[in-house]
Amino acid sequence: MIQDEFFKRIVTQYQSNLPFVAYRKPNRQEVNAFIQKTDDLFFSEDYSEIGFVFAPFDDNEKSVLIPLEHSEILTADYQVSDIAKTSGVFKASDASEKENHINLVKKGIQGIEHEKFKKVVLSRSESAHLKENNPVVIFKRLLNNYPSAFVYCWFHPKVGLWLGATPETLIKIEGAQFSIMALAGTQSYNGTLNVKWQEKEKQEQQYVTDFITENLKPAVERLTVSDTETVKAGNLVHLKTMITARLKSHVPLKQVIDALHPTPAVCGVPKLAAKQFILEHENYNRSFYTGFLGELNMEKTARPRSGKRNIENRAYAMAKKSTQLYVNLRCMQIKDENAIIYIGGGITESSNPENEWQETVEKSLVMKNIL
Ligand SMILES: C=C(O[C@@H]1C=C(C(=O)O)C=C[C@H]1O)C(=O)O
Repeated sequence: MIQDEFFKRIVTQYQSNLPFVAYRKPNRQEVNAFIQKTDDLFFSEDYSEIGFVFAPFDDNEKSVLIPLEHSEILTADYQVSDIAKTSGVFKASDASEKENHINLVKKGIQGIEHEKFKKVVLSRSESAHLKENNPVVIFKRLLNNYPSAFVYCWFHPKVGLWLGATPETLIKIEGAQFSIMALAGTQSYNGTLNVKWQEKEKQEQQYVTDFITENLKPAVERLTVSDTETVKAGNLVHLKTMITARLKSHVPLKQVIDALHPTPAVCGVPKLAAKQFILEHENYNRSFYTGFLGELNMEKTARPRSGKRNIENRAYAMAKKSTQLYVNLRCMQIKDENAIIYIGGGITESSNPENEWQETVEKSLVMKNIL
């Protein structure tokens, strides 16, 4: 399909008030979309379904599904286009927003001092008036500006409209082989990846890696952990470690997702105490921010390796299921004429509240810069 037709179909779907998701995977040229045929609201029961899943932060709430069987799939090659930036009008964050966030961070640090948890990720939201409410234009700006992110625009008339450009993979599974990213620690990008990390950042990222490896152990074999490296995400850099393994046979995907989500990259350690603190103290509903989204159990058409003409091998290769889920960060919800931007950061015992505030200001620019 050509690009113009792809976007025309998205616009028609949105104007008809019908559900869709349009997205582009990191470093790919191809844009994809699920166009749901009715406005039914479907949920995933146990992550065994096939489709596109959109899950909230709170794992006690339901995950929305755009099922493959009720959708048309669109694909096009995306060429970067010239889209003027001008729509968003942001007021400078007022003193009370800053004070509230600093007080929240202080409470988090006290929680750590009282040994309720070792790390907690605390967040806030900020709202901006949009001069022009056109999700497809905003989506294109995200595509143009963040080629290495998972970029998406998700809409359901009974749920809402969300857009984002996330640097973080939750889990990628192909057949039995899977990989997970442990991402945390933040600095602004100053033209080089050769940066020095403080102990605080190394520690908060190590918590994520340790949590993932510990929690996965019962479900996997041949687990390997990569070296930790610095990666760029928009105007920021983070610390990243990749964990790869093979899923033991008969382990359902739900068991893996329940063990991981929400990870300490977006919640904390221990998970339950940190989550309870977040739900009690953040004072707003994260909704789908720090949840996850992506393709669920899609069939991957893998070509059999050359030289292998054996039919059985070919059938096996064709049947490979692929799941690619991303953490919903650097995102916003569009409601009426406003964009609500969601931002947060990891708090440890050595956090400085003023710096944590500044980190959320810098993270908010990933969305603000394209509005
Ligand atoms: C919570 C966010 O980001 C997460 C927290 C990070 C940190 O604390 O340094 C870094 C990357 C993400 O895992 C966010 O962007 O809102």
